[in-house]
Amino acid sequence: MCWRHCQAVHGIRFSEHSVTTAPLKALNEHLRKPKYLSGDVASINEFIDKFDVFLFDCDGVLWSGDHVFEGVVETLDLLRSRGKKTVFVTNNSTKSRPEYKKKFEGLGIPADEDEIFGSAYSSAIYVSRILKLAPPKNKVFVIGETGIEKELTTENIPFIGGTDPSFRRDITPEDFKGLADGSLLDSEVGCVLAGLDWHINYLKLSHAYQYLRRGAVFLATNVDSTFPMNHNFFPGAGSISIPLVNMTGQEPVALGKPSQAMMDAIEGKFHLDRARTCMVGDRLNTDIKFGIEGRLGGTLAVLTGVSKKEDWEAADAVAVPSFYVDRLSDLRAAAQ
Ligand SMILES: O=C(O)[C@H](O)[C@H](O)COP(=O)(O)O
Ligand SMILES: [Mg+2]
Repeated sequence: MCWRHCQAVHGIRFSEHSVTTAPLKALNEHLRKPKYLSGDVASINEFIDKFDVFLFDCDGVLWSGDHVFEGVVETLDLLRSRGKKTVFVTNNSTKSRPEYKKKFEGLGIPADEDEIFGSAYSSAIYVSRILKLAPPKNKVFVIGETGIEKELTTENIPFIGGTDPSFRRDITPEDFKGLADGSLLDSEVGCVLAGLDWHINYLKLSHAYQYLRRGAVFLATNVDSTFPMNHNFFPGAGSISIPLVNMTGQEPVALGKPSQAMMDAIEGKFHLDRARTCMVGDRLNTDIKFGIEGRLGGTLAVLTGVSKKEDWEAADAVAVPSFYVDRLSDLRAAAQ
């Protein structure tokens, strides 16, 4: 099965041949001076009119943990009332789409499950439709939470590890022995998929490492170094999987933003016109880079999360947004 089949049959397009070849620096060049929109009603209206689809990052844009930023719901209402399509594109793999739907509901943010596209989902469809693990090595060893497990189950992909409580303990001499001679390993594991894991420990890393040493494919839902939560920062998914990179010298294939495989899948699912699409995010090396490399019509940075203005003003900025606001709800000024 190839990605053309995925596009034709499932409306989902995956491609190794990511869209952009032009070096990001060249793509950034003409964007050195992002347009500041906060308080500028005319520019905000012009900005909104420029796009039909808004891809919204979640952590750091809509909320910080379970705290919804002021005015987010009204801003989404405003955009939807102007016929704009909203899609929620998160690298946070701890929840599946139905679990995210519940979170949105719980926080009073109207959203359809169909509008949610997370890195756990992106990873599961990559494993099932591109990687296509064949028996006897068709199992995934998961480092992560229920989000990954549920999306793998949706794609009928068997897995071990993850939230299995038998991994939530200290390693023992028997573990060292069983992992070293392989007697404790599951011979059907053909892939290690790592995401944000609140219960990471030495035992889990040791299992994952032994599978990678035996040739398992190394995937990551995302490699964000930090996780914005409660207006502070904590270890991100990338900081969970980095010990495996350190031990193997191998970088995982990351399937969340800025991966263009994810962009292609989103384009295929929502049939969006890239030139009329804007990526809204708080992080330069995931959200903004994702939008720029995806050759979207624009990118909007919000200053309520990870990246600061100084980050894109730096000469070696990884990505420069085309627009920015202090907070997402500044777009509401358009309604005045
Ligand atoms: O560590 C992580 O996984 C990320 O910090 C987090 O998930 C980012 O989520 P996003 O901002 O893409 O919604
Ligand atoms: Mg974010």
